[in-house]
Amino acid sequence: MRARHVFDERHVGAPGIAHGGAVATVLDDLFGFLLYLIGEPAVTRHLEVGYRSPVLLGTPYLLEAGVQRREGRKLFVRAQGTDEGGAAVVEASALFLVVGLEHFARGGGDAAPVAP
Ligand SMILES: CCCCCCCC(=O)SCCNC(=O)CCNC(=O)[C@H](O)C(C)(C)COP(=O)(O)OP(=O)(O)OC[C@H]1O[C@@H](n2cnc3c(N)ncnc32)[C@H](O)[C@@H]1OP(=O)(O)O
Repeated sequence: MRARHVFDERHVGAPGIAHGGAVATVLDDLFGFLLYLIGEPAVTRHLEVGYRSPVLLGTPYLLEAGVQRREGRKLFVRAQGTDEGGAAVVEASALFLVVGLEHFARGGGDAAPVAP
């Protein structure tokens, strides 16, 4: 899956640079959307982010994510963010666990995820 993302002042860490937590949030959400697209309700069990270069505000980045492998209910996913010159600035890997819809009911909301 591919997405284009631009961080802005809401995500600032050091001046002009995105906060690492904001970058991790976007990558985690990218994985969530990937698994939504392939129709697997799954949640993050483990997330690792490698910050290679500062992620700049107001700069478009290409984000690419895919499923690396599956072991039963465990989905191992990977993602990379590159700048317009093709240089990798951030990478992430994560373990998602497929869960039943009852998992989401624990939050007390009524917005259970819907398969695409
Ligand atoms: C569909 C829309 C969803 C969008 C989601 C977007 C992303 C999110 O924000 S999700 C929110 C954040 N995540 C959460 O809230 C999840 C909280 N955690 C949980 O609810 C539970 O830990 C849950 C359901 C994931 C798993 O619980 P549980 O079933 O007890 O499994 P648990 O024992 O913790 O581990 C599962 C397996 O992962 C393995 N594992 C854990 N960490 C690692 C790791 N780093 N590397 C490899 N394997 C690992 C364990 O060894 C275990 O393996 P096995 O089943 O073979 O013994």
